[in-house]
Amino acid sequence: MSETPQSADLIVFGGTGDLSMRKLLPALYHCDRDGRLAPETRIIAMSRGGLDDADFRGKVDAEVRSSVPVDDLALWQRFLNRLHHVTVDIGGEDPTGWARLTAMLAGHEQRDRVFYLASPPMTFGPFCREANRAGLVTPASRVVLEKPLGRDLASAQRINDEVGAIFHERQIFRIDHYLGKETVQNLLVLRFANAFLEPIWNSLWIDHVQITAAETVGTPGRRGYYDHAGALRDMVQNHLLQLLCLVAMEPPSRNDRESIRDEKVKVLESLRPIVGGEVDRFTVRGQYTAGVCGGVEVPGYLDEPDSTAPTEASHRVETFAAIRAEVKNWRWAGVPFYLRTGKRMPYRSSEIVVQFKDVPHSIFAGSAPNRLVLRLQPSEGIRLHLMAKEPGAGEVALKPVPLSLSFAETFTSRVPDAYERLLMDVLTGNPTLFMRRDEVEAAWRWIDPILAEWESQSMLPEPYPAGTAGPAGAHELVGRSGRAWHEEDLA
Ligand SMILES: NC(=O)C1=CN([C@@H]2O[C@H](COP(=O)(O)OP(=O)(O)OC[C@H]3O[C@@H](n4cnc5c(N)ncnc54)[C@H](OP(=O)(O)O)[C@@H]3O)[C@@H](O)[C@H]2O)C=CC1
Ligand SMILES: O=C1O[C@H](COP(=O)(O)O)[C@@H](O)[C@H](O)[C@H]1O
Repeated sequence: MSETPQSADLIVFGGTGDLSMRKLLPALYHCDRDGRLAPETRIIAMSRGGLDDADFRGKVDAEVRSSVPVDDLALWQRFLNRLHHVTVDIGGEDPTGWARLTAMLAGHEQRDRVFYLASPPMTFGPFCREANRAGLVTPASRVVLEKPLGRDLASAQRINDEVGAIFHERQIFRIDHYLGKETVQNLLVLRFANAFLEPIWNSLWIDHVQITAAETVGTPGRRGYYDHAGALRDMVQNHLLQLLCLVAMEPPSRNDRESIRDEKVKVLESLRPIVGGEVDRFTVRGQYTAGVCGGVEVPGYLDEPDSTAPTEASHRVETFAAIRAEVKNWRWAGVPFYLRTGKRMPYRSSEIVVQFKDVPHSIFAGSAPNRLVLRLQPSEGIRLHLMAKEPGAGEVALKPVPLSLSFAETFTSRVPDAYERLLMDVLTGNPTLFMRRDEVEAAWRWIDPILAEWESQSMLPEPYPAGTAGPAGAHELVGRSGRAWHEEDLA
């Protein structure tokens, strides 16, 4: 493992898709602008799109340039010059794309070679087989697998087997970009580098935990992917469960990848299964209808512009999911973990709220329990809501006041995007923030019965107007125990 990447060929399969355009290419540009890509490094996009290098550079210039700071045109041009495009149809008959890629890579076997699979999961196995058949997989090459890995446990195991037949586990980087977010890593520091939290980080002191990933975006142009994914596979199985693991895990004995992964797996295995009739009690699914989001009128999920018309699957897919989860172990017995994610919510905000229990006996009127809020986005930070006395004479009046740490204000260095950090980790061969096979499979094992129950029901997801905080059922899920979602922390 080296710290500064050497020259590399980064082959992005699905290099023209939404993920590449919105996240990977902007992140790579930032890395390049900061001088973190070696001069010879090439970024080779693959898709069925029939583009040549000039077309692809033009597409990136048109679609990515406005989303990144281009203060020096020479640097932007240097970045564009690194880009190439190869047309390949996985499973297709035409071998010319593979032949072109083989020719491009010939003579560059000494470079780091990374295959980044930013494509639907069912293409992962066939891609690895075809790349291997073309003789492109070297012992030093790495493969990055985007989430969600599969559609359920069985398909995840199959994909892991197929990829594992070509690549050794140490060459496989299963990405979950939430693990590259600054606050997520800070959560580990907060928990395990500060003495005061650990004694109260348990069911004696904590009432419940809320984990929310709310987005204002909808799914225009993503029907092909989203109809077959839905919020549970797209966000809960990976991002939200990873956050839950980091909140709930036991202190690892060392800060190394295996110790942390071992503890995360134990949490996933302690999740109380939600099966059969319990699914309706502990989960809620919704789909957005037309509404107003960020002051703009937007269509419902079924009317989003797309190259394909809605199908039966479009009517059934959830764009919102909420779950009341429980970690069945000594530390967390009886503490609900509420998970929630949705598209077209009123705000773009991802947060973990740890709500403590109220004081055992209050001598003041108006006291409220403390809350620790870990904000992942839009701006990253940590807030602790404490009770304080309002200044003034007379009767003591209580007021909740936030003790806030904003990373942007406290630390002057730019906070890198999650993908920047993770791409650099792949290029330097550091797997710490990536998922192990058993982690991914343990997450599916818990998700599968929920999916199975939802899929067996004739009932459609509960509608919610775009721009609102999800369907009524989501509020009932929390409200049944006399609690409420902390919208005030998110807005
Ligand atoms: N979008 C996002 O914000 C995020 C997405 N992801 C994951 O990334 C993956 C891709 O998502 P997204 O970018 O949104 O999807 P898109 O549908 O926008 O892009 C898919 C890409 O894969 C290519 N592709 C698909 N099938 C084939 C094939 N048979 N042969 C060659 N190329 C193919 C497409 O190009 P073409 O159709 O021209 O061949 C396109 O470049 C998914 O697994 C998703 O879960 C993960 C995190 C965030
Ligand atoms: O993995 C995914 O994440 C994005 C949200 O990422 P964020 O960093 O902006 O919170 C989501 O839009 C997409 O549907 C999903 O595939």
